[in-house]
Amino acid sequence: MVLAQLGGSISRALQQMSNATIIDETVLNSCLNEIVRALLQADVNIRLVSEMQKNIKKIVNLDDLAAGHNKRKIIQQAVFNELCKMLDAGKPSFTPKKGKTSVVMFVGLQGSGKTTTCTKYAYYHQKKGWKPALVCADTFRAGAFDQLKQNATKAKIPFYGSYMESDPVKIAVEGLERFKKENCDLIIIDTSGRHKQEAALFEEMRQVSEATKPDLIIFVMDSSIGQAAFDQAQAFKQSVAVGAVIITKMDGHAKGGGALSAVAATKSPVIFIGTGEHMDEFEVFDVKPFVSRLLGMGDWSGFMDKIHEVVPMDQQPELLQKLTEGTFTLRIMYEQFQNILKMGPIGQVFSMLPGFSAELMPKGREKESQAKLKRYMTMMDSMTNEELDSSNPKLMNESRVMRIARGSGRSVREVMEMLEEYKRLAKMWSKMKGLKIPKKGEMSALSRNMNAQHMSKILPPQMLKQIGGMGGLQNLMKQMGGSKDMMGMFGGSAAD
Ligand SMILES: Nc1nc2c(ncn2[C@@H]2O[C@H](COP(=O)(O)OP(=O)(O)OP(=O)(O)O)[C@@H](O)[C@H]2O)c(=O)[nH]1
Repeated sequence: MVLAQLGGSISRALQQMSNATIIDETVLNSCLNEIVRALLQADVNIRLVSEMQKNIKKIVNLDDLAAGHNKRKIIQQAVFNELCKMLDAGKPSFTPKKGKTSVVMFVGLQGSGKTTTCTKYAYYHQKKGWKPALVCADTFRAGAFDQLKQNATKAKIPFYGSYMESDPVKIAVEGLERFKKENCDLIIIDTSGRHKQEAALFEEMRQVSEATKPDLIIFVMDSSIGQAAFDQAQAFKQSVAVGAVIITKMDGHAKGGGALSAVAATKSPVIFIGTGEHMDEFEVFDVKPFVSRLLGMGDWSGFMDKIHEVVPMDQQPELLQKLTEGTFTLRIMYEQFQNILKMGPIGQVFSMLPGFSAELMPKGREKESQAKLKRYMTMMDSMTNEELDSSNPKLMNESRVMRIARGSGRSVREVMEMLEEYKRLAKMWSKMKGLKIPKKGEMSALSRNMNAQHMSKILPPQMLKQIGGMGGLQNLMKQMGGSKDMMGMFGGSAAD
């Protein structure tokens, strides 16, 4: 996504400014102009950008900069705070409660991804133990019901709709009554879209909303909408009580900044973003970790949460213990690959590490990396238990390598390559020996235990170079380590 480049451009502007020997008004202005240009290029609303520029100038004190304080950090923090402010609606949206019936209505223009998002939203909650249900009140687009039905069937979510009935209000009310009787706790109503904002669309939305009295109305917006986003979002908000926003297609080439400006227009928070066409390409949106990732500052809690999310609870202590003991077997590597593949796009996971904006892991390369992991796993499928559980590299003699190559339909060279990768990872983990990996909710422990030495050993050399070598890494770690937790750093005093 183009939004990722925004972080890169801002970081470059900050770097240029920090390189200047004397920071005066001219240097500061030129840095801010660069940042403004980057934000406008990402399609962030013009009014918001100029407001942000004014605010940063008010906050950043030239005397502080001249006194030799960490200039980069002061301005970075001001930019961070302002971006967060822009994306923060000030109050959380209504949050449905499991076990208690909630009605959520989806609105948006045609093609925004509304129908797909309704199912993603239902599926997300279903995985967490909810009983969701989908109602198709889109009678405007032929095929809308079929699409919802298909998606819902795939995800095993109950649905309601009609090929014959043309009154969306009637369908919405019928669906609602039925699923209330069936004790569904999250009833999701998909409404019609139109190609553009039209009086008929808004009238229909109002009627469905009046008849079903939803607890929450979610406005779905395509991230490629650009500068028009602000006005579009405002028009929807004026017609119905929009309470939250979901931005779709954040995986594409869209600039994204425009859609993010919708928060200011609707005064409602973005709660999820869509990152692909598949059901699980859907992420909870949190302002601070998002901005942090955008600016390449990393998101430790997100990273660790991902680990806690994908590694089954009962396997976590055992796996983490094995990893930190330094006994890294091929079986552990296999399990790790499985976890990485479950984590979703590798770039997404990497972007949660400090210093890695999504820009560093281009989309094309992610697919390549995933295919490689799958290839390695096929080869490991042809290994015996003894081979998988051994940490003795000498065990893998020529005849064993040839047998594995034959069994997996791969070349000897490829098996050797996989074993090399294993050795590299085993070496890396042996250096991590003794690292205390925190339990869920103990992120600060990781910051304390993980030092730059540890980090530098697990990073691919090329990436370490991109962060600015050991020095750059130490700076990043210092920023993290000196604070109560990762996010505390941004809330604290700028001059510390
Ligand atoms: N890449 C990508 N594609 C998406 C995402 N969300 C939806 N889409 C695609 O966008 C297209 C339009 O999505 P729909 O769900 O049909 O759109 P809609 O807003 O419901 O359209 P109407 O029902 O006509 O109002 C489909 O091809 C979806 O697969 C996303 O997050 N990423």
